[in-house]
Amino acid sequence: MYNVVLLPGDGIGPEVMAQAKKVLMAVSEKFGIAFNLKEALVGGASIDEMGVPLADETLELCMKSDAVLFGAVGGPKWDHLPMELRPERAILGLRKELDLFANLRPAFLIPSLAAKSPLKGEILSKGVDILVVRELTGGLYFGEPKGIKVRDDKRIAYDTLVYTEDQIRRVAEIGFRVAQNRKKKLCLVDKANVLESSRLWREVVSEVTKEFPDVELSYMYVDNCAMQLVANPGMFDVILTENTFGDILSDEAAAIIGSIGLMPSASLGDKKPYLYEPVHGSAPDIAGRG
Ligand SMILES: NC(=O)C1=CN([C@@H]2O[C@H](COP(=O)(O)OP(=O)(O)OC[C@H]3O[C@@H](n4cnc5c(N)ncnc54)[C@H](O)[C@@H]3O)[C@@H](O)[C@H]2O)C=CC1
Ligand SMILES: CC(C)CC(=O)C(=O)O
Ligand SMILES: [Mg+2]
Repeated sequence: MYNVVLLPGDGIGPEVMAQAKKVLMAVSEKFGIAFNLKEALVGGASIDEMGVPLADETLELCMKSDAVLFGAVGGPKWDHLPMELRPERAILGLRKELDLFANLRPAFLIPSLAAKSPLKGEILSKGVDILVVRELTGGLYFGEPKGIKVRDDKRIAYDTLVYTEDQIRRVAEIGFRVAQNRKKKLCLVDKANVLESSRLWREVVSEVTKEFPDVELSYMYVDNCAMQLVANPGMFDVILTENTFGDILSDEAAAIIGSIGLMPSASLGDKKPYLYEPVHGSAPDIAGRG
């Protein structure tokens, strides 16, 4: 018996969760795996009921579970709230508290859905089978200090992009390990021509690569990667990258395969529970339409 916590959240979160639940039940029946499902509020739904995006008891329930299935959080109703109280803090908090540092986002073009891709057939002819391995608990989304303050009567805003070598090494090892089970090609995507943090990524990844001699390592700047993804998506196998770049590039990869609704993700750490979530958000523009 596996304990699974379902966190539907906001917008289309509950709608995609209802379908995911049917899939879980089908898996349960077909493979004889028993799931004990518990549902809890998260994000805006939790703010409305309990005043916070991620209640302590919800986090505790997740920590005691075998896996967490997450829908999506956020929406215009809560956009006016200060950063620490916004619905998005729930997913950031879960990733941090559960130490889910590696987010695996597969973009696979299902041949029968190729017409849904905005790209021409000739660009898709080599197929699209990309795995974005996104670092998930470091970088700009978590770095301190961050804030907005007034200096000389003018507002200034700042975020901090910080990575330790250990943070880079642990996600890089996962990237290489998954590449070993695929086409054995790993591309580190960064901005090492400008950012110090990217220079450290290159240094650490070029150390880690020595433990995985069967995987071919290449480097690409993120601006070029954004272009190559639409010009030649078939060139990529595993893309390893930091948090913000991975967030952006995986939405782009989702468009290539026809819909962001087709792209799942697994958020992994050193120990369970892991968390499984779509790549998309709460899609307020289409919520309530099934
Ligand atoms: N993990 C999470 O909970 C995330 C939450 N968000 C939040 O979601 C809210 C909306 O953000 P957006 O930037 O609009 O991103 P979004 O990912 O919710 O939507 C972007 C576009 O993709 C479409 N889309 C999303 N899911 C779809 C699906 N399953 N099938 C077909 N089309 C789909 C939407 O209709 C929209 O046009 C914001 O409050 C944002 O902060 C955004 C990203 C991740
Ligand atoms: C809502 C954000 C915290 C993150 C995001 O866009 C994502 O993880 O894809
Ligand atoms: Mg995103």
